[in-house]
Amino acid sequence: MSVIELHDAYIMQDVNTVLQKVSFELEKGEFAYLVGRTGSGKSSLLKTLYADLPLGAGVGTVVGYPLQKLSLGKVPFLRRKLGIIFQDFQLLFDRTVAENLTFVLRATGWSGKAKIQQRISEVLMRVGLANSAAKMPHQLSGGEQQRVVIARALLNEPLLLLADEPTGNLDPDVADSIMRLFVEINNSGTAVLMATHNYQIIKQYPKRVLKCENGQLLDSARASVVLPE
Ligand SMILES: Nc1ncnc2c1ncn2[C@@H]1O[C@H](COP(=O)(O)OP(=O)(O)OP(=O)(O)O)[C@@H](O)[C@H]1O
Repeated sequence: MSVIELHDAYIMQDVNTVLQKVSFELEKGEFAYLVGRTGSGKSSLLKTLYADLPLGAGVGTVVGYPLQKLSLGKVPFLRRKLGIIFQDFQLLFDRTVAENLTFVLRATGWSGKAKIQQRISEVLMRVGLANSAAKMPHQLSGGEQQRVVIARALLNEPLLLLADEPTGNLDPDVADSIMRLFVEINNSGTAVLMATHNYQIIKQYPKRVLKCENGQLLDSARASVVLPE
């Protein structure tokens, strides 16, 4: 089963085509990096996949939802099946870690205090922050905050994680531990598509690479993709 299926898709910013004729599939449980120079279209592609940008042309399905005929009302249902880790989806700094997570659970239909607390303990344990529920985000390091963002993305057991530069702004050691967390999550069956400029990480954890270049998407599963040193 594929969690992403694009066929001759056009990725648009307003009337401008950013990527044309994009065709690829990501299977359940697969991991792929998304690379390319600044402005090459990585974020635009990810935004199209979580229905923040409309599909220009072609066909696309994400976790079973057809993008080309997705009504606005269906968007929250698509997003509930996704974990989104984006630099502009930040934590709420005036609430504790647990309150940040509760906020998302309630917004996605959860009720019952005990159930909510249980789920929060589970995801925090998963990202190695079992003792941080009562902390405020500013009491955590950058790497720990990123772990909370990942915990938040895992709340609804997504089939697919979409991550935009999750190791940006982090020290190499911290970036490495975040990457190991992604690998662990991926090994337990969640597909991951991760946009990154961090070629060190790609070298260390080699996986399929999709590259935005000259308005097209190259795929290491079909042809060799050259990465800068
Ligand atoms: N909100 C927007 N409105 C109009 N054009 C945009 C918008 N965001 C991005 N673009 C344009 O779309 C193209 C692709 O940008 P995009 O952000 O997808 O690239 P990127 O590969 O993610 O870059 P970066 O690595 O810097 O994040 C660029 O030409 C950019 O100028």
